[in-house]
Amino acid sequence: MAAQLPGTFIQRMKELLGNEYQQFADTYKETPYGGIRVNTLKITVEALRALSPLGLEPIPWCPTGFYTEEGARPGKHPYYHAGLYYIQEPSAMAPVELLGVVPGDRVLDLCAAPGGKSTQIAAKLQGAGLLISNDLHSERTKALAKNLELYGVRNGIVLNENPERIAAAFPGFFDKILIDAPCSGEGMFRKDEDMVRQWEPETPAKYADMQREILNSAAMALASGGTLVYSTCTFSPEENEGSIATFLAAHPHFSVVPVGGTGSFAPGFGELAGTARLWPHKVKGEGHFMAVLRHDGTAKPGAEVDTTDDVTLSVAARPRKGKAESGKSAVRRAENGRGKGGRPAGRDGGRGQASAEEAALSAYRDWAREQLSPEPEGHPVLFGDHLYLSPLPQAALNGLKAVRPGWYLGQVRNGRFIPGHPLATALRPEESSRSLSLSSANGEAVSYLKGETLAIPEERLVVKPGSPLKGYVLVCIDGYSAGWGKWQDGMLKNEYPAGWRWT
Ligand SMILES: C[S@@+](CC[C@H](N)C(=O)[O-])C[C@H]1O[C@@H](n2cnc3c(N)ncnc32)[C@H](O)[C@@H]1O
Repeated sequence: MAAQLPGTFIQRMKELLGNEYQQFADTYKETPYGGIRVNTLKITVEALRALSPLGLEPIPWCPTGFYTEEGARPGKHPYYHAGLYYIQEPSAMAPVELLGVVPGDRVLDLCAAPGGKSTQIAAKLQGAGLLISNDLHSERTKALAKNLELYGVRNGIVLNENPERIAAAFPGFFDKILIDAPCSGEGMFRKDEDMVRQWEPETPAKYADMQREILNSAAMALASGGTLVYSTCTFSPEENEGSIATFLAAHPHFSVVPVGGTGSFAPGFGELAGTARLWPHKVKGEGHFMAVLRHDGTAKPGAEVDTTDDVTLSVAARPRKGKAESGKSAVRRAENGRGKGGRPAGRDGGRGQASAEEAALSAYRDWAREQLSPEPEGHPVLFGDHLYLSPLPQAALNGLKAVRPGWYLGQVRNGRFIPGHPLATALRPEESSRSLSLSSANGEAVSYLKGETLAIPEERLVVKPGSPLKGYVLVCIDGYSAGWGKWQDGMLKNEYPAGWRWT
């Protein structure tokens, strides 16, 4: 490590660690560990291990996580572009394992960008339930949205909000909440020297104030009996045990579920020994802190959030009378959101707008009827001419700023539906009328990822009985979806988006 550790930091760590300090200090001479986490939304751990050219050693605290060998470049493999794994620092895989997410849960990831832990939560949900991923900084939500799209998440919503506003819109709503808090980042000094340069003696106190506010909002949004995991990547007790002690004093219905002192997790300091620490001189990973907090199940104040809506989009059935009506009302509600491209109703009181939007939904349904089976289900949300399928009725978002109100399906232009890239990445080949598998071994997958047109004889297409050969093809890499192509007369026109290409 080239950057000099700050003197005050060294002094504080000596006081904290006593005779363990030298062992801790020696870790700064070592190379940080790298890891990948298998995206079980798309592939099983066993299947990835069988396919992967990377030497993979299991990470003890995460059953889907593996250390990568020094010098490995997991981002430079077609499987990365097919969303088969997420590249993640090994210790950063621990907090979600402690959250205990099961399919069907309503989960809030309050400080989510760029999405490492959100993609891990989504894999645990397996498409059932709801994931709201939020980050306060709008620039950072772009990477968050892109990662959720790359990993094929269907039931996610991305917000760019202040946690207080989310708590006000969703009081007592979530079964599980993760706060991967903004922090002084001391645990990342070995990996990210910028963190060293930004650190000042006052930095921990500044973050501690922020963390306490975020914890208070999370307490409001959590359901009675729910679980909250708080994590940081710093060593400072002020931001760790200190933030938790302040929280517990103000929230008597919460207690710590003890995890410190089990397996790889060292105990937290003082009375909060049940919280957990990962120390770089004790495990193969960077420094982390985690606290699992559970609400005792007593009644909590909080208004009901209406998550019921008669409007769900089913693409297989032709829209019945009445079904189309409710589609219109969903669209009107969507207009109350503050999403990109939302247009106000015109002088006709919104009737023209509503019928334009009904036409857009109908264009999607026509396309989907030919292209997709089984039908994806959810609440349709139209922002301008962009169509999403949301796990929540749009009204439930209560005007919160949605970067992605759901799974992006595509755009309707001049009455024609154009499928979006995130629709493809979340599909399995058997859900598409036409699919094609390219090999990662012979260069054709990379040619596709570079945006090249490919010569593909018709025998290579997998076409469902009754579907024409010509049209959109779900392009897969060794059987795992990566994007769209359009096939005609032996040529595959490349639809892989420019901003995602292999460089
Ligand atoms: C440690 S990072 C999160 C990393 C992320 N959980 C992951 O696994 O990829 C903390 C995040 O908190 C965000 N943040 C900072 N202040 C916040 C606040 N008051 N509310 C919500 N997010 C905040 C930052 O923009 C940053 O992206």
